[in-house]
Amino acid sequence: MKISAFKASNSHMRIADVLLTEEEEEEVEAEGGVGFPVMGGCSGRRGGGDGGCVGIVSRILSRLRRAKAKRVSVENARCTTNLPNGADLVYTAGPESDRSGECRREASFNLGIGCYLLRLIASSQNELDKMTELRTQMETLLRNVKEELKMKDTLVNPSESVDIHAYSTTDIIEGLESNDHNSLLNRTTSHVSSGSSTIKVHDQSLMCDWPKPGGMERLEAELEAELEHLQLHLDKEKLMQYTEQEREEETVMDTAYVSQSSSFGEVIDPVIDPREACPEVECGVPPYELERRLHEVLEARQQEQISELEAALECAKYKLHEKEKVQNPAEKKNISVHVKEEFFFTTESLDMKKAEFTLDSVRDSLIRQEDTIVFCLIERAKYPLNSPAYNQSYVPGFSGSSLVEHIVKQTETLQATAGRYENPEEHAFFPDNLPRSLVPSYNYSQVLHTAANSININKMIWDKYYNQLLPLFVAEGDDGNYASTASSDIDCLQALSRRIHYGKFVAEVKFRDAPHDYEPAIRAKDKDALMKLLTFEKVEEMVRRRVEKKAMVFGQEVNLDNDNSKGKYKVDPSVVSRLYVEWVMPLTKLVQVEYLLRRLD
Ligand SMILES: O=C(O)C(=O)C[C@]1(C(=O)O)C=C[C@@H](O)C=C1
Repeated sequence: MKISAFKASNSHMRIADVLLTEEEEEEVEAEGGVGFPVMGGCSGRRGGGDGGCVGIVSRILSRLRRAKAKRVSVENARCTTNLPNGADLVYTAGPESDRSGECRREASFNLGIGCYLLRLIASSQNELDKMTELRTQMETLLRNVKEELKMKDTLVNPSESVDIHAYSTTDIIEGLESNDHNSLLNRTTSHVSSGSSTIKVHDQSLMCDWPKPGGMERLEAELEAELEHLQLHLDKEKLMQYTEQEREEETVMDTAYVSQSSSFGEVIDPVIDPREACPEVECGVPPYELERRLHEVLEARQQEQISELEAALECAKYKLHEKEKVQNPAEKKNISVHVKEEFFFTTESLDMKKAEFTLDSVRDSLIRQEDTIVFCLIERAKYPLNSPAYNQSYVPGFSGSSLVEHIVKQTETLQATAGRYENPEEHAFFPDNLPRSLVPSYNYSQVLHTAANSININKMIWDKYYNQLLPLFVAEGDDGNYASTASSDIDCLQALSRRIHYGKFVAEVKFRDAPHDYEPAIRAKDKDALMKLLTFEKVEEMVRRRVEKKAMVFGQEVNLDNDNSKGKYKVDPSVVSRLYVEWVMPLTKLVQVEYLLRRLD
């Protein structure tokens, strides 16, 4: 065994410099030197360590001296040396030079063993010093953390968080101060839970006996983890505090919003400085970011409110519409905007279709209705007058009604159940006691003023039709086709009624085009002024000429032989022209005046 094996590379203290005599030193040097690494233990700062280390070295070296003395006195004797491990080394006496060499080797061996032990002791002392130093650092660190936590907890929630953190950190420090390490570990692994402010160290490996191999490193690691948890909790509380702050600010903003704003597009620009909001806490989110997020929240909330109000408005509209239908079941006979027969205005598309609700489009509809009227007259002209159909005593079973009246009433009753009078264009001749529609209702547009429902001049139309118009275009006579005659009469009456009551839509268009022109006359209830405003004589003249021509074209006899049909018409065109000039257009204008008189109600 070579002593040189114990040589340290650097920072070592040579025991020979301290205790060996020159001679002994030379002996040791001759064997290659002796030394051991100094771990800081023997030369440590603590006095106790120095004394113990030096004492051990002295004891070892005294053994070396005793061995040397022995060597001198019994040079040739056989000597036995007890090694520290109890093993006996036996040296056999031989030549002097051999014995001297053996004794040197023995001394060197003992010196080596002593150095080895010294190094172990120094290492142990060094570990102890490290632990002590680490404990001091931990104490300082935890005290700082405790103070910081106390300060933050006071800011955040005095009733909950402070207790939790104070308990935890106090326990840790108390554990450190009392050197009760197991207690410390137990406490640090079972923190108090309270509400949402709960800290838990999940590593149960901390529940170990103290000390263990590598215990200091593990404890250090675990305490670091613990500190991280504490820091995390601190950050979380900061966040919670901030969120609460934000909520409070939002509440303030909402209050301001409700009290100040009646228009939903308005966005209030809050000037909030987060540093002012939480001056004691170092905010992790920059102020501009918080302000931006606050704006986003407010904007989203306002959008939601707008959507809700829009939905509520739609719902209210629908309910209003339904109520109107229930309140006026018998008067639900207003005209729909059947401007062109191809389309109807609906509630949903009214705004979109407004552009089509013009005087031209309404006049187009009137022109198209001329065709229906002319054809109806031609059909009715097939039959003679058939006066028994209009005699109220002709059928006793009809309770005083003529056959025509009876058929018209029965027809309207039947058609009412089919929803005919749900259409505002249709007006019944006997509207009283009509049954309700049995078909699913159609959502007709409500372009007319509600007062339009009260205008129905069918009685006048009936009288003029039977008493003035009919004798003008049908032949005298009786062919017995009373039912067919009555049916043709219904067609004529309904076509004329529709055309005349369409004056409501004509008036509405005219009013919308020039409300300032009509309003004074309406307020003055000046019928003559209104009639003057809505009359277009040139247009009337065109209408007259057109319906006359239509009567000629539609009512002519069509033969393969062109000449035969000349001058022969199924309905006299002049009668049709007269019908329009004397009744249809005047009654249409009458409806317009009646409607305009109610337009501002
Ligand atoms: O076209 C119009 O302006 C209408 O009012 C319709 C009508 C008609 O019944 O045909 C009525 C009055 C006008 O003087 C011209 C025509």
